[in-house]
Amino acid sequence: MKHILALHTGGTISMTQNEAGNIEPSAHNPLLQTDQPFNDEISVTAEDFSNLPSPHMTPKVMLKLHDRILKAEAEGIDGVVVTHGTDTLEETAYFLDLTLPNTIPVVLTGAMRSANEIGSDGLYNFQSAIRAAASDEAYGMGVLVVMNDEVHTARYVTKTQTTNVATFRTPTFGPIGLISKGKVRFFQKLLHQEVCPIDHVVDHVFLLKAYAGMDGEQFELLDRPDTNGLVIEALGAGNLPPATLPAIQKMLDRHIPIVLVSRCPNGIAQDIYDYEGGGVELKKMGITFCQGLNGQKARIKLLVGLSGGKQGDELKHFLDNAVS
Ligand SMILES: NC(=O)C[C@H](N)C(=O)O
Repeated sequence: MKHILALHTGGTISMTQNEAGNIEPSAHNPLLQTDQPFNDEISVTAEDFSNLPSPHMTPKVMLKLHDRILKAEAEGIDGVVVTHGTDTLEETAYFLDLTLPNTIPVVLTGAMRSANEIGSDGLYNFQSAIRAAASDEAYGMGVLVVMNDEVHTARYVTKTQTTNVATFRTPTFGPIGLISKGKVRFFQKLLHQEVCPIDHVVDHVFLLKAYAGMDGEQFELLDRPDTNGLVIEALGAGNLPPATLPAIQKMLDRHIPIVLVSRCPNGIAQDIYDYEGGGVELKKMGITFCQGLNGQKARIKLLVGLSGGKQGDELKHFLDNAVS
């Protein structure tokens, strides 16, 4: 018998639709009122960890969740399922992936339709996530996201559609497993990733998106004494408009770590183009290219690395090492 701990954090999966047709947090979590049909194979203990719509989630709450999961592991739990709002689910999942020791399966799930809507996907996804967390194959796979019959890695999954139940996708690399009629099957292995233990989280780590005609104005606003780091979602393969460069150089001169990813949903950022503002110049300036992550994930990775005390070359290596 596998013992699974379910930690409910809130989100649409714990919400209901009101008479006006709007979705709101429910005073009584609908997931806690439902018995799970796992016979004697799996036992589930559930806790109302929080009742947060996921836009209210913060790195400080993510750290508390991390602490609770470590405690569960010490108590002998075989796997953990975290239910979460889908808007920031990928950020919490990746935070846990980077900071937990990867010894028991940890699976995040959510829903796109609340508990009393027709075709509600919450209970179904919850049950699939429990099955994945209880699967022997889930060991050593890092933190997983189970939604809509697919298993994704926390590292690369992202929300791609505002309301569709098939919203969670892994651009470029694809899902690593499928759930079909209650059976979990994995067909890819996880590549190695460094785990970074932390006991606090730093703040003032920012994220900016590049656009045609961008200049240095927003970079100047973020060039503050308390700024700890910046992620830029750059253009295409990893390029920026030339007018941004002087302000970026000033931040780099003050040793503010600057990390670059692409704003394209597919592919990786690289130093390919050799023109003003091209990737070759950006890399020479000292910007760190973070391969394979989207902007919000790279921000979590920078925040975790800084919170773990990494700096200089160690921080750079931690960040540019996403796909190896
Ligand atoms: N589907 C959802 O869970 C979206 C909701 N706004 C949340 O993230 O809390």
